[in-house]
This record gives sequence, structure tokens and C-alpha cells, in this order.
Amino acid sequence: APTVPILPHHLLARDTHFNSSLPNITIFATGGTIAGSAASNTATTGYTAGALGVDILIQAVPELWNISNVKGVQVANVDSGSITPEILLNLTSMIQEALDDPYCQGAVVTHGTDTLEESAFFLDLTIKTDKPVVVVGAMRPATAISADGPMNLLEAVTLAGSPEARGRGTMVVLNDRIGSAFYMTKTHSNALDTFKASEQGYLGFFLDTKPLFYYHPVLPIGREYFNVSGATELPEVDILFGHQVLNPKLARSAVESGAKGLVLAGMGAGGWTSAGTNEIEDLVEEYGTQVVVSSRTMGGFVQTDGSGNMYGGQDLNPQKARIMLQLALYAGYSSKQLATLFGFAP
Ligand SMILES: NC(=O)C[C@H](N)C(=O)O
Repeated sequence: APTVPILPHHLLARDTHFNSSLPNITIFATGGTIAGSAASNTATTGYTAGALGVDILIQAVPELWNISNVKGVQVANVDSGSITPEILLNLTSMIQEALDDPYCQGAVVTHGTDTLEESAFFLDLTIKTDKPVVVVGAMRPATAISADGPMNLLEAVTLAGSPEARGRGTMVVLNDRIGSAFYMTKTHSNALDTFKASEQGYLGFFLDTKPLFYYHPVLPIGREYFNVSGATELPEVDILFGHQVLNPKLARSAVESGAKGLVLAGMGAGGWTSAGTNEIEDLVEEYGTQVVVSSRTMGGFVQTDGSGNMYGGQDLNPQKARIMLQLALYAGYSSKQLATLFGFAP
């Protein structure tokens, strides 16, 4: 199994900056564009994501010291397409440990935006705390004119240290908006206003870097806690994308190469082709594969209809349904428990 490099946990000038009246926030850095470096200040594509270390990200925003005592931990430094279950499991256990310390008020994770919603959802389901966990990224590399990373980081740290941010689960911050990690998704490949939850909306926004919430603290229906302490790997769950004349054998190939679960990014309200459905039913019979049916439409609802080993992904998009199924399989959920888990209709 691949090993995850964990760079030394280091304090940044904490002695010189420490102010006992400010919250103590730990920033866990994983890479992405927020730590990206390009050859020119006009380049917003074709750069190296995860090039700069957490100390450089912190040094770039000295205002952080006015609102918090920050500590940086380099967990990884990769493009978010390279985040692995090993990194996620490590991240969960490091954040849990940090937040279990009564002197730590909140945690921030810097992350690439491409798979940020997957990691944020994973953290939301695997960390037990009332304290704020804030996942933040950027769309422009740190070297760009009007890089969005520094402001996003300042807002994320401010949020993590705010008492009114407690009890809201893991949150995502970008473009002056606060959203629930349970629902936020990347909706545009290039624009700054990419993270949205079109049906569920934002929790709040930032004014002069201060968080302003629309609602009192509330948690999403269907949010479940999975204890992954001590886990070193997670069961494989693959996503298949629905379209006209899809190749029904892709499902078999996924299962025979190790997938214990499948998520179907179905057409409309979870539709699949009839040849594809026959193949999936055979796999359920032969291998006991657990299948969650989601939708490629990026909105709406797929219900659980009670047919064995097949569950509706509710309003989770395929990439979030995949994380939920992976955690439930790790926890050894029975078919009945899975039907309850994927039956959280609001
Ligand atoms: N804006 C970004 O962070 C994209 C980058 N490719 C990443 O996900 O790491």
C-alpha cells in the first residue's frame, strides 16, 4: 500500500505572535491551486498545483495573526486529483486529535478544488466535534494577479475561530461564501464562483472577512457519523456514468477488479439501460455487490425502491454517494442498514 508522507508538524513563529485572547486554529495543508505556482502572473491554467508549503501560505497573509494563533501542518502537497483514502484517513485522525485538545478552537484544511467536495464530505462524516472544520481552496494560483487564495484563507481561519460557526458540521469556503460540506459541489471548471449547493443554498457569507450566517446552527438530514479511527484503507467503490448505449460490461469489469460497491450516475431520476440493468442484477446475485443509484443531472432525488442491494442516493451527487457507500461498507453495514442510510428523504 502507498505510504503517505507526513512532513514534520511545525509551529510558525508562534512564540513571537502568540496572543492568548485569540483562538488557536490549525491549518492542515494538502496542496491544490491555493498552493499553486505558475510561470506567469496571468496564468490561471497549466500551473503546478501543490507547489508551495503551508508556511508560505501563512506568511502571505500576515493578517491571520490579528485574528488567531495559527499553526500549519503539511499533510500532503498534491493536486486534489491525487488525494487518496490514506491521506483522508490521516487527515481525519489529525483533525480529530487537534480538535479534541481543549485549547484548539477550530481546524482549516487547504485543498485543491477539483475533489474538495469529496474530502470535505468525508471529513463531515468522520470527525466527531462541534468545533468548526473549514475546507478552503482557490481557483487562481498563488502567483496570479488577484489570486483568491489569501482572502479565502483569511476568511476560512476567521470562520474556524468564530463561536457562531460551531455545530454546523464541516463547511466549505470560497468566493466569500460559506456552504455545508454535505451539499457544496464544484459547478464550474474555471470561475471563482464555482462552489454551490443549488437546491440547499449557502449557510452564509463574509462581510469585511467576518462570517454572517443566514440560519442558526443546523445539520443536514442524513448526515451520519462513521468512526474510522485505526482504519488504514477503505473498500473500493467505483462510479459508472450513464448514457445512451452504455457498455454494460464496465460494471462487471469494476466488480471483478475489486469494487465492493458501485455508484451509478444514472440518467434523470437514476435511469439505466435495460442491458446495463440486467448486468448489474447479475453482479448483485453473483458477488453481493452493493449499488447506489444517483443521478448525472447534478440535482434532484433518487429514491430507494426496496429492491435488494440497490439504494437511491437521495439528493447526494454521485461523488458524495460514493464516499457515503464506501464508509458504510467499511463500517460493515448490512443491506437493511444501507437501505435505512440511503432512505433519508427530507
Ligand atoms: N483549483 C484547483 O485547486 C484545481 C486543482 N487542479 C486541484 O484540484 O488541485
